[in-house]
Amino acid sequence: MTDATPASLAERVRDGEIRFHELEEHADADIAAAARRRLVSETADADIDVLGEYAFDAADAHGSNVENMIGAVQVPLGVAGPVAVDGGALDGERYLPLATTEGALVASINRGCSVVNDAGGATARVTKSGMTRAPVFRVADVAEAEALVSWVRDNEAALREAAESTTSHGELLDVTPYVVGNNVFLRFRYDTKDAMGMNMVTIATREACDAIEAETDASLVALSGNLCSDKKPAAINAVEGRGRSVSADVEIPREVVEERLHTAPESIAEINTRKNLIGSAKAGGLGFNAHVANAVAAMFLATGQDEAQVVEGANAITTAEATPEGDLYLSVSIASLEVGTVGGGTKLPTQAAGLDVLGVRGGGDPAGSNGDALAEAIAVGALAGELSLLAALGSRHLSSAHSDLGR
Ligand SMILES: CC(C)(COP(=O)([O-])OP(=O)([O-])OC[C@H]1O[C@@H](n2cnc3c(N)ncnc32)[C@H](O)[C@@H]1OP(=O)([O-])[O-])[C@@H](O)C(=O)NCCC(=O)NCCSC(=O)C[C@@](C)(O)CC(=O)[O-]
Ligand SMILES: NC(=O)C1=CN([C@@H]2O[C@H](COP(=O)(O)OP(=O)(O)OC[C@H]3O[C@@H](n4cnc5c(N)ncnc54)[C@H](OP(=O)(O)O)[C@@H]3O)[C@@H](O)[C@H]2O)C=CC1
Repeated sequence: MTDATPASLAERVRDGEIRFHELEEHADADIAAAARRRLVSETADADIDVLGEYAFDAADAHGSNVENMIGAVQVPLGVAGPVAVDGGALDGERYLPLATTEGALVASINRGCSVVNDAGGATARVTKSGMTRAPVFRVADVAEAEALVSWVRDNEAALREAAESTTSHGELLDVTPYVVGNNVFLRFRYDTKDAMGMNMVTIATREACDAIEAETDASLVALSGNLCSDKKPAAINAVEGRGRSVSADVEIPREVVEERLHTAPESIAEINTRKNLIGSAKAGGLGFNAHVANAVAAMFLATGQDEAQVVEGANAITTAEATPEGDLYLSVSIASLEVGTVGGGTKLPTQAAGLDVLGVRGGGDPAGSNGDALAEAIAVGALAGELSLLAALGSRHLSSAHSDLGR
């Protein structure tokens, strides 16, 4: 682009000649990042050169994944498995990629996968799908609120046409109104196929809002009214779902539980009831599970998902029962798992490689099948993690595992 060097660019920023966040207009993205590293390093009075060791072209990330880039953070990547999955979209044996810094986590999920295999594999299904955006409108009073709700019910086809004019993949599934005095929230829900879909549905909903403002007396206050609900703990996602609702289960013979996990089905079932159900209820929690967030976060990082959405991904219920035959039935149901195999961070090379480990990179055939397969893989990882941790609590191995592997 130019013959600018990190040193010369940094100098021009110091002189007030160019702005810190506009360096890419004066040099290629890697040089710009190096110039920023110099400036940050001076202010911090620290050697941060290690942040410049990254495996992608800065130009691929700048503008669509990050601003003010100075480098990259590396997170160790492990794998658990391969684990056998009988899914609606994912079938066969897969290694699960897990990016984490928590020692013992991969070992635990790996143990869970190995025991799931001994039991013949896990079953997984996506049972509901739909990404939401819920704008908030101001109306005069509750009479006008009711009029808006009626208008929306009568004009869903027009809203669909407006919204879908912005995307070739997204489909508007429904619009659910919620009235609070002179506030009307409209929760738009879309099939976003293989995309996680937040950009897609935000753009599409904006178009629908324009149609509503043109045809009614309502005024748009905010395109996101928090009833969506994105990146915040919220019961609506736990109840209604958001992104994919996905479940996985396994039935494990008693002797496998005893030999491989050093505990008994009844013990795991009791711990699940007293800890995951009663303990979480008493705590006022939304997550009735032990550590589903661990598998979700590690697989989100490994596959280029939006890490802030681990909040919703932790809306999961684990159930465990000793069957009449004395075996263990275990399930995990994640209500709101927001995942994609196209868009967002999925295109960065190391994250795309994470998707390749699972065989779900890019658009699926049919569209949406790769997104479903990724959700099923994460649900099976969560199931394996729940199994291993509940067993470690049953055999009283949690603290020794973490002193051996985690410090
Ligand atoms: C650590 C284990 C697995 C040992 O478990 P073990 O049964 O003593 O280990 P083992 O040596 O007999 O090996 C059994 C299997 O574990 C796996 N395994 C064993 N070691 C490794 C290793 N180094 N690397 C990879 N895989 C390993 C491997 O699959 C192996 O089978 P194999 O392949 O040998 O046939 C077990 O004690 C365990 O899983 N503990 C639970 C740890 C755990 O789940 N931690 C999760 C994080 S805790 C947290 O973040 C949340 C929390 C706890 O606060 C939430 C809450 O409130 O509940
Ligand atoms: N805007 C916001 O409010 C928020 C944004 N985000 C960010 O949004 C990003 C994710 O948004 P998202 O819309 O998923 O990604 P992108 O904005 O990257 O868009 C993905 C696009 O890929 C196209 N596409 C190609 N093949 C497929 C396929 N098989 N299935 C579905 N779409 C396909 C679609 O284009 P087309 O629509 O033309 O068909 C789709 O809109 C992340 O970076 C996330 O961090 C997160 C939270 C909020």
